[in-house]
Amino acid sequence: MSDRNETNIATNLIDDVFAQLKESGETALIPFLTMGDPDLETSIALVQAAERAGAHMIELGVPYSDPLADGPVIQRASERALRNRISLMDCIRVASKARDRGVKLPFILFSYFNPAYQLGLEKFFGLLKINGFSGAILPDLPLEEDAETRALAEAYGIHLIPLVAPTSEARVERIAAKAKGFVYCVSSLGVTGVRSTFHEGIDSFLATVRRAASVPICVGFGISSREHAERFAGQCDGVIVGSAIVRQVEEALPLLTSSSAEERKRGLQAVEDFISDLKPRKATV
Ligand SMILES: O=P(O)(O)OC[C@@H](O)[C@@H](O)c1c[nH]c2ccccc12
Repeated sequence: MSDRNETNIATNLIDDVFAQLKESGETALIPFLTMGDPDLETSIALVQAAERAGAHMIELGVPYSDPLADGPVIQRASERALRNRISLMDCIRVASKARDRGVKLPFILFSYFNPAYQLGLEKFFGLLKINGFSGAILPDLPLEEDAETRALAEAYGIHLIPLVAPTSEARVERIAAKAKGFVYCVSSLGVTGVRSTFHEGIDSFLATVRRAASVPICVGFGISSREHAERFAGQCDGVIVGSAIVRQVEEALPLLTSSSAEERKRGLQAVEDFISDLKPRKATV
């Protein structure tokens, strides 16, 4: 693959956006969407809607048959997408198609490890680079594959974003110290899904990650409202919202799949308005 970024002098859009947000004192809003739910064309339109809503980056989720870390909302979205036979390549191409439509957001590919491993990790990161991605999240990346995978990602200018959870205190320093892009702090134990409360030790956990990391830290899992986003804004550099947005897509499906262009537009607007209402008003510290 000729796109290996040997010199690595090119900046990474994720770093650029966090630098801008530090200047403006804003917290990053990072939506997650399941690609191909309900179809690829709608996914591209939803990426455009997320940018209009004020998202700062976006996680493009690859639907997977065995989404062990996902709650029912994202599981259903994956099932809908897989019924359309959405492939990893289809998801990767959403980024380049969205770029062709003028979307400027940094793209982060979210995939379980197996699809990337089956494709071949070097080919995977090379394709991410060619298609305009800045980062990748592989939540179940086996530790023994971690070093090689991280080296490959960086060779193609892709930040492989690590996850840390409140249970991984001992590993937090080691993971955070070598992190690129940002550290994904999981707010609660268990699977993805809207929550009303977060892990009781979340505040001290975030303080630990903040001390150990030399890159921004972002919080995900369970965030579903502006109040949630603002609760974390003072302790982190960004919030990730998945299930709450994917649920809005699910509720808008009758409109998003309508034969009427006007109804499809209303469906996209409903999701855009929901994302816009998530934006925290408070600044980061
Ligand atoms: O859905 P939530 O609770 O808002 O959490 C974000 C999450 O959707 C997204 O980052 C994600 C989707 N699937 C995952 C699996 C593991 C870790 C993270 C994820």
